[in-house]
Amino acid sequence: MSARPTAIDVIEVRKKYRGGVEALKGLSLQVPRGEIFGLLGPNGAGKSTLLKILLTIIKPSHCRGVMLGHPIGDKQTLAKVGYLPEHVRFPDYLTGRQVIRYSAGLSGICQKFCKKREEELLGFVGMMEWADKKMKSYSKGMKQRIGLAQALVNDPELIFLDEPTDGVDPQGRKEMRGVLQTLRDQGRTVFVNSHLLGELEMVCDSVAILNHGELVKQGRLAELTSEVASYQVSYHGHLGAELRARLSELGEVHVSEPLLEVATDNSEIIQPIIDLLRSHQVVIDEVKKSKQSLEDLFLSIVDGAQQGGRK
Ligand SMILES: Nc1ncnc2c1ncn2[C@@H]1O[C@H](COP(=O)(O)OP(=O)(O)OP(=O)(O)O)[C@@H](O)[C@H]1O
Repeated sequence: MSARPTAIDVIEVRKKYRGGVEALKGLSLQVPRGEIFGLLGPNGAGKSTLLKILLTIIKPSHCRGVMLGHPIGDKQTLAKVGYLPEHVRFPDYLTGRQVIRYSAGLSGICQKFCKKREEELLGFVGMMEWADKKMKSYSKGMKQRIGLAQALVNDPELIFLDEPTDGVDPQGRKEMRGVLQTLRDQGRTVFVNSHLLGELEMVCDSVAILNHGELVKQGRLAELTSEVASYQVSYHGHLGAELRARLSELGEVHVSEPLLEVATDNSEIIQPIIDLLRSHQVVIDEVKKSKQSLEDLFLSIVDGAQQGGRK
């Protein structure tokens, strides 16, 4: 990962709030350029705190590193950054077009250029037909699309999206994924903060998992989820009580006929299990490796940390 050019390279970021809560405890992470990056973590892990530090909304207690080649905290960098906050609400009486225009004004885009940009963005997020209708008539998905359009108004290199598909229906989520992929294809870096793991799994190139203000895992999504979580053995035949007892001595075996699941990533453990089944005239139909999903990975990390904390 270090060989890839980075959009964000955060080193040892710490944040202690006034009440004494240590929201980030010396976290370091890298976001590759030109990719879709997902930040995950349970409630209170420190995701929003990190986002707010990168967007210069709050000050860190300690932080080194760069964002788009400039020191973190440098306000000038924000000219190349877009942001769609979580639960963003634009005034109901504005039209989608007016929201984009308002945002363009805040970004200092001149009126002549603004008109062209407005049209481009409305087309890009598929809201051209609805552009002159008021926000109050929009579905949640449409509001998010306008939210995304206003985040792109300054033609950003790096876009932060906080829970972009929360509350959006499946069709809207699919459309949003398509838009994010196009942004990546245009060479932009997309930083998504979300708790919808299935969504992130479909769209992210790399992810980082935070827990209690610390980075617990970071890497290419394909590599993190390529680890084998279990082996699934389809069979036909009868597994009596004695055979089941012997199987459980050989590994963590769960039987739900006609499938037997062995919780291991070690193929050596499977061999004696198959031998034992065959010696009892059980016919093996198929042995399949099952990879862990992003959700499996997330839960194993977060549950593991909680159990560790309880010891
Ligand atoms: N302004 C604040 N003052 C004091 N403590 C805060 C403040 N903001 C956040 N915290 C605390 O810092 C910790 C991290 O919060 P943060 O909002 O960054 O987590 P998060 O991962 O974004 O959670 P969520 O998914 O629920 O939004 C939590 O314990 C939270 O209570």
